[in-house]
Amino acid sequence: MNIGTPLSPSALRVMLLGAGELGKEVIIALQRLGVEVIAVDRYENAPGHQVAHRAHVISMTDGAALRRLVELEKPHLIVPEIEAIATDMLVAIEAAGLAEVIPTARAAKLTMNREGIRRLAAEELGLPTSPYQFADSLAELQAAIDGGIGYPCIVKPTMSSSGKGQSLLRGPDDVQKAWGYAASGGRVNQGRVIVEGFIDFDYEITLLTVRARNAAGDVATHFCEPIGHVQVSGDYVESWQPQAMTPAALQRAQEIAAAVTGNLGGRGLFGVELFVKGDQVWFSEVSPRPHDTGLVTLCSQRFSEFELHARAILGLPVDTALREPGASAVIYGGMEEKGIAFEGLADALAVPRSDLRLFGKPESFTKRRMGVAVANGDDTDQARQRAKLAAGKVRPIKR
Ligand SMILES: Nc1ncnc2c1ncn2[C@@H]1O[C@H](COP(=O)(O)OP(=O)(O)OP(=O)(O)O)[C@@H](O)[C@H]1O
Ligand SMILES: NCC(=O)N[C@@H]1O[C@H](COP(=O)([O-])[O-])[C@@H](O)[C@H]1O
Ligand SMILES: [Mg+2]
Repeated sequence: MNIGTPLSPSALRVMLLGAGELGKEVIIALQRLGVEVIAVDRYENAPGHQVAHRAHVISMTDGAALRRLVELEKPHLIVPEIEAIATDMLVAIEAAGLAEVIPTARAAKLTMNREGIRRLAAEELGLPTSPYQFADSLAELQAAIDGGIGYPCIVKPTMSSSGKGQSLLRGPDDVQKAWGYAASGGRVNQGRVIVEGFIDFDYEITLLTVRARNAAGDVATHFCEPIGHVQVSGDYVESWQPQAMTPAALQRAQEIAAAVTGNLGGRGLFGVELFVKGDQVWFSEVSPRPHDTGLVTLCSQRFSEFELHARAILGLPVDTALREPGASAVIYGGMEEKGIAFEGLADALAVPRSDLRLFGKPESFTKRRMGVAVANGDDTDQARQRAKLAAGKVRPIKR
């Protein structure tokens, strides 16, 4: 793939659909390689809008609006950054040869909906997952739980991410509330939920997996070191790399990741989410794009997950080597307010081997991720302590 000069007829144009904190870093990586970048999101002044060549605000679930924008901007590559996109239109755009969708339009479509990816992984590929059922009503949900899923279990909207609309159910008293929360919490309200049996794992990982062209021009699969993380209410609050694993568990994790990403195909970086207990590994879900827990790679790898995604989609070689142990800790907004400010940055950055990203989101919500602290250490314990310490020193305030 030739990279020309941005803003000239020779430009290689890439359109990001979604321009949050993850897209912002991908855009910066692409621009460093001389790519012309168009950032699209559902609201004005999204993080990625602020660093792209051009910015657009559209409803990305509106297929007609999406097609109009693609016809206007004529991107060579379309890079989905969130799940909630009119993915049937991406399939049509790819089929019409208007642009190449990363990693493939089919991957974006299957992973937009938990049902698509779960049925592919469990029923087609035969990979181990939690027991699960889908339900379209409170009565169906109750029947699925009584019919075998049991308690504890987890209910999630089929279309949601970052834990939105997700609940842990400990007994029959929790079912009605979980149904109501799922119906209101999905990013695209579809009224369908998945109920999953609870997996009592020892730890969970994200296995960043890259499909990139090798010297012979074929696509090969590369794995990063596993990333361990802690989730609260389905949203990540802390991650670290490398997560120690037994050789058998690591091998199983890589086999599962290779099977899923190999089926989804295309080029790019994927975040494969896995649960681990002893040597046993379960597939949970996969992002066909950089993963929030992978923010740690900004400090732990030679090339971050964002740089790896940029290289892979451009058809360039990748290097997934770990540089040194690292960790990340999330900074939440803590309030409902527009145009907030941050205090304590000097204290945060005085923590040894630490760094910060403040995403620049125009509006804060109590549980909206507004920034992240990363830090290195002699080991992941020290890195985690430093990242948490630095994140805790950053105080969002009303301006
Ligand atoms: N079946 C399960 N058993 C045990 N824990 C689970 C199960 N499903 C989800 N979890 C916990 O909830 C977290 C979030 O679940 P999941 O990844 O499905 O949600 P999500 O909304 O897609 O989140 P994200 O977009 O951040 O990946 C998991 O990382 C895990 O900690
Ligand atoms: N788990 C998926 C994830 O972390 N996605 C990241 O969050 C942004 C949306 O944030 P917002 O909800 O604060 O607008 C997305 O654009 C992406 O960068
Ligand atoms: Mg997840």
